Amino acid sequence: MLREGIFITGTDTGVGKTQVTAGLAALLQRLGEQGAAQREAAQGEAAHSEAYVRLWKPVQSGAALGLPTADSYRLLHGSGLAMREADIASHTFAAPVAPWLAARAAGAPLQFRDLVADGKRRLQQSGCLLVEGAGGLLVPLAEGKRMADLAAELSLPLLIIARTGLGTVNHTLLTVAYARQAGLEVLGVILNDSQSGSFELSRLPEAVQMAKDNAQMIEQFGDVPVLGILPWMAEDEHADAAGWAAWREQWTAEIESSVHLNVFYDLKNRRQRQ
Ligand SMILES: Nc1ncnc2c1ncn2[C@@H]1O[C@H](COP(=O)(O)OP(=O)(O)OP(=O)(O)O)[C@@H](O)[C@H]1O
Ligand SMILES: C[C@H](N)[C@H](N)CCCCCC(=O)O
Ligand SMILES: [Mg+2]
Repeated sequence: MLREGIFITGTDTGVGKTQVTAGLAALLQRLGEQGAAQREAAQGEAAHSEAYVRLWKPVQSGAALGLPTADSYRLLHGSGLAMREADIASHTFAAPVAPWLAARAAGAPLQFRDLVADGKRRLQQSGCLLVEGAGGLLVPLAEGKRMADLAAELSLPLLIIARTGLGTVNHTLLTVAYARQAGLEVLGVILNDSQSGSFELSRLPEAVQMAKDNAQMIEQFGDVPVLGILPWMAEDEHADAAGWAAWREQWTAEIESSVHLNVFYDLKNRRQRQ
């Protein structure tokens, strides 16, 4: 049984929360469908489609719905989920700055209670809600509230997306330390190469070794699991539906082969693993 929800944060903005979340959503949905099809075949029943995963981007800034560069657009097309883009993002602001500032610039300051109510309503629906924050854990969100406060209020465990290269150990351990001090559960870290610029550079021996060394230090000095290391695999913002489907095929195969997915399942339930 997939967890009820997971809050995806990062060590910074631009580390790959959207790209990794979209790929995870696509993969977890597919695994859910495959599991259901196998169970229904065994029981001689026709397979029925179900939303095993849903996406929520509470606030996106530096974006507009429908723009291929918007997180909501990339989450929708990168995941292939049967959702509407407008249902993925609750608040969209043009200014490419922290949500608190972008919302004020738009004359529409964010109301924390409304964000919490929105999240609780979404968590009532079936499936695992993957919530993408904006930037890192301490990004200003609403008056006196930061992204971490929303995760805490919704009692969601964290998945941390971090860079693979030099500097990521400190950034990741700072994020883990703050999360735990704030009483948040950290499920693990995914190191994601959002910087190499090409698959070849991403797979150079020195880059691969650096990522592995950083993963080892994060695990050893942070007492936190690194669930996987993902290489450079660029999206194409001009892709059509077929292009997105092809990218999704490659990216979910990479995630399935590189990332431990056990933390996404709530084994306490011991219910049928979807
Ligand atoms: N593994 C990767 N391979 C290639 N490009 C990547 C990878 N991960 C991220 N990118 C690219 O890096 C840029 C930043 O990634 P992304 O938008 O997912 O970051 P983010 O953490 O969601 O940022 P924000 O804080 O704005 O939400 C995007 O252009 C994205 O396509
Ligand atoms: C505009 C960007 N893409 C994100 N949506 C917002 C990032 C806010 C970062 C704030 C900060 O940590 O300085
Ligand atoms: Mg994003």
